[in-house]
Amino acid sequence: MWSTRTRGGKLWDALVLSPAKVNFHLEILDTREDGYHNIRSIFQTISIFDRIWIRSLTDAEEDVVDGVPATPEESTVHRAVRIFREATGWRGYVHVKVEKRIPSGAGLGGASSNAAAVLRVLDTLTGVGLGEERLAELGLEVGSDVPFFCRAPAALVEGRGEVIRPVKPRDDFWLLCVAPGFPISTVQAYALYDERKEVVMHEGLSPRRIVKSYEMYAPEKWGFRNAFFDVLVPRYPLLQDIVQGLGELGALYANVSGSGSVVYGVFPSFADLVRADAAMVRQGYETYRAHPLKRLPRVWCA
Ligand SMILES: C[C@](O)(CO)[C@H](O)COP(=O)(O)OP(=O)(O)OC[C@H]1O[C@@H](n2ccc(N)nc2=O)[C@H](O)[C@@H]1O
Ligand SMILES: Nc1ncnc2c1ncn2[C@@H]1O[C@H](COP(=O)(O)OP(=O)(O)OP(=O)(O)O)[C@@H](O)[C@H]1O
Repeated sequence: MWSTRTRGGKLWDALVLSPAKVNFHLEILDTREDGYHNIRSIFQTISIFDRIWIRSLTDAEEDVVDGVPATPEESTVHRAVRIFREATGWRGYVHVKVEKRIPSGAGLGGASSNAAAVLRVLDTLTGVGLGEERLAELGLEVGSDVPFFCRAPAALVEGRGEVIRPVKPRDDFWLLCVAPGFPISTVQAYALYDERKEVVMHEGLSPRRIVKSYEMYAPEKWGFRNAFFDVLVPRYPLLQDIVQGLGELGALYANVSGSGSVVYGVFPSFADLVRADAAMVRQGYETYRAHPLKRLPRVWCA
């Protein structure tokens, strides 16, 4: 029997869904002294999920993690558990099993979402109770997108990724995410941006305008852009083709998510989504249907 109650100091077994995100609008403002970039972007969680089981271990001296496509040093799951232990003095070890559905190198934030999900489970189930703001601070040590996933289903995100202003999630459209068949590394995308930014710089939108557009306007009136798009297209022209294809299939708005490589289209109804999906699949693309989330998934424990 699964419930959402905490287990205090006892042994526990938990399940949490770890959602993907898309970026609606993404400006890169400048390069920071620490080498990262300041960004301004609307992040929205969506209904593509990795599934994560976490079980507390007795008499263990290390964590066991299955299903993460990365080494223990790179894995955001290992790092999140380690950082939680260091920050709280909690002494337990865990067995984590990740069932991946979110594609990698896609700009959908899968690795970051996994870290936030693990932090949320540990905070709830160990009874430590740091709360979402402190968890977001810890999450930033794992990656720039982690604080968002600790805090809100949708937000205006600024700074390196740590300045989170929750916004009203939308629930009046559907999303078709199209994988072009190759991953793009975030490091490489920011490096490409730095090489070519003079050529492709656009005027930005004020935070107020971005939030108002997202919360209140129809997608075809958003006027949003993604700063990565113009620097990625010369190297990956297929991204432009997919955006154009989604537009021809009735998308109200289409763009790359984050630093790519997934391109999404926003559709007004489920019927439009299904039609567009069938057309993209006929062209040989891998696709994912999704809708925006109104709340972060809850932590279930047994
Ligand atoms: C492209 C976005 O996904 C937008 O949502 C994020 O900005 C990337 O966030 P992320 O994948 O969590 O990135 P991190 O794992 O923190 O950093 C990977 C690399 O991306 C670059 N990076 C990342 C975030 C940021 N605000 N500025 C950067 O320059 C840095 O080179 C960094 O070494
Ligand atoms: N928990 C994890 N899940 C998936 N990949 C992970 C994980 N931890 C570390 N990685 C490594 O990090 C890389 C990037 O992760 P992922 O593909 O989820 O991010 P992304 O698609 O670039 O998203 P974004 O740029 O929006 O954060 C992966 O290719 C993989 O090598």
